[in-house]
Amino acid sequence: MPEHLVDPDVPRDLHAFIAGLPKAELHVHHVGSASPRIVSELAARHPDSKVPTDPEALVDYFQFTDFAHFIDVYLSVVDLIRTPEDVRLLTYEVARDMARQQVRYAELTITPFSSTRRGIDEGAFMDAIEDARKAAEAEFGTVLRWCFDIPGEAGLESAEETTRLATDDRVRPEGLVSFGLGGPEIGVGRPQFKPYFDQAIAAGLHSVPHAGETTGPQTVWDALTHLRAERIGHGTSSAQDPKLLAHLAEHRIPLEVCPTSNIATRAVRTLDEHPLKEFTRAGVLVTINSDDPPMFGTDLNNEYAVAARLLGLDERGLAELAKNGVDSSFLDAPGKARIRDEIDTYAAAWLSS
Ligand SMILES: O=C(O)c1cccc(C(=O)CC[C@H]2O[C@@H](n3cnc4c(=O)[nH]cnc43)[C@H](O)[C@@H]2O)c1
Ligand SMILES: [Zn+2]
Repeated sequence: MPEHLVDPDVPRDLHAFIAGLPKAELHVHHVGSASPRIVSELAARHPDSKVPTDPEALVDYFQFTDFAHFIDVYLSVVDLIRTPEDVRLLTYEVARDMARQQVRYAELTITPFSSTRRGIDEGAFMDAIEDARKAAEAEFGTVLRWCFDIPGEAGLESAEETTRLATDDRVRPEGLVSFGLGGPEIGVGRPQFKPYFDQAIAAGLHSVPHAGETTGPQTVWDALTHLRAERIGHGTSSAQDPKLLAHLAEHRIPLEVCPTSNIATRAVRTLDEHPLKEFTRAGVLVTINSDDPPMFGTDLNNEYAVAARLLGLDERGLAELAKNGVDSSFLDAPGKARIRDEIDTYAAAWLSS
């Protein structure tokens, strides 16, 4: 584990337990998962880009003044992905990084509109991600599934195009399971996307929009009411509305919590002010995720360590948290049972040693 990710307030032993714990990740972005090595390699290939080629300089480049700045930087990295081979390499390497962290299953959020509008052929794009998905499963044992998200700020044209790519049987990839909505929330109301979510849901996809990351609890209500959200991306501001927390708990709607992301984009001031504990106290089902790990200087293991500290969890608590991720996923029942068993076996062996 990188030394800068060893939280001194979490015992070394617990870090080691987390490192070996089988996990599912439900909220992680494709381009946002590119390792510094891949980003610098792509930046070197495209010298017209403002993205640094030196991995150490990337650490500074990935310091964000606010959410809008984060999206600017994010899109500068999107600009580096220009060919289907870039897409394949990125996807395959992301899966390798996941496998190293014992991620058994991940739903990776991909924004196909951003790639097709930059000139990548849609069929070649789908082939590239599918090829990487199959190779990753065969070689690393990590099962990948896709969430296609609408980049809301890019307008309804992006919603139209994402919906087509997600629902047209001639293009939609086999690994697609869900439909999302990402990017800035301010000025990008959720209700306008209802017709697109209706189509995606009718085509068998699950609804997983971002909501309440950078705006208040009303956005989460809108995602539930208009977009029929089955899970909420972030949902951070839900903590401001006790009725919403009660609703999420009663209807078992999981929150995809990404603590370090919220600090990096300055959506939350400090980790100690993060509402994760309020969610669990209210009985809300929480899952722990990394969002855009290298951009936020984190990884999934570190997010579990952060959660252990904020929630005061021991090994048993962490195993339960990992099972929340599995239970909240769109994996089939035998697949869920298999990873749950693996978690139980791992925790029992650890605790008896
Ligand atoms: O691709 C374009 O040309 C484009 C034009 C206008 C706006 C956009 C976007 O807003 C893209 C946003 C992009 O950000 C991704 N993302 C990654 N992490 C997060 C997050 O924590 N919260 C929200 N969005 C996030 C998202 O998947 C979109 O791809 C694009
Ligand atoms: Zn996200």
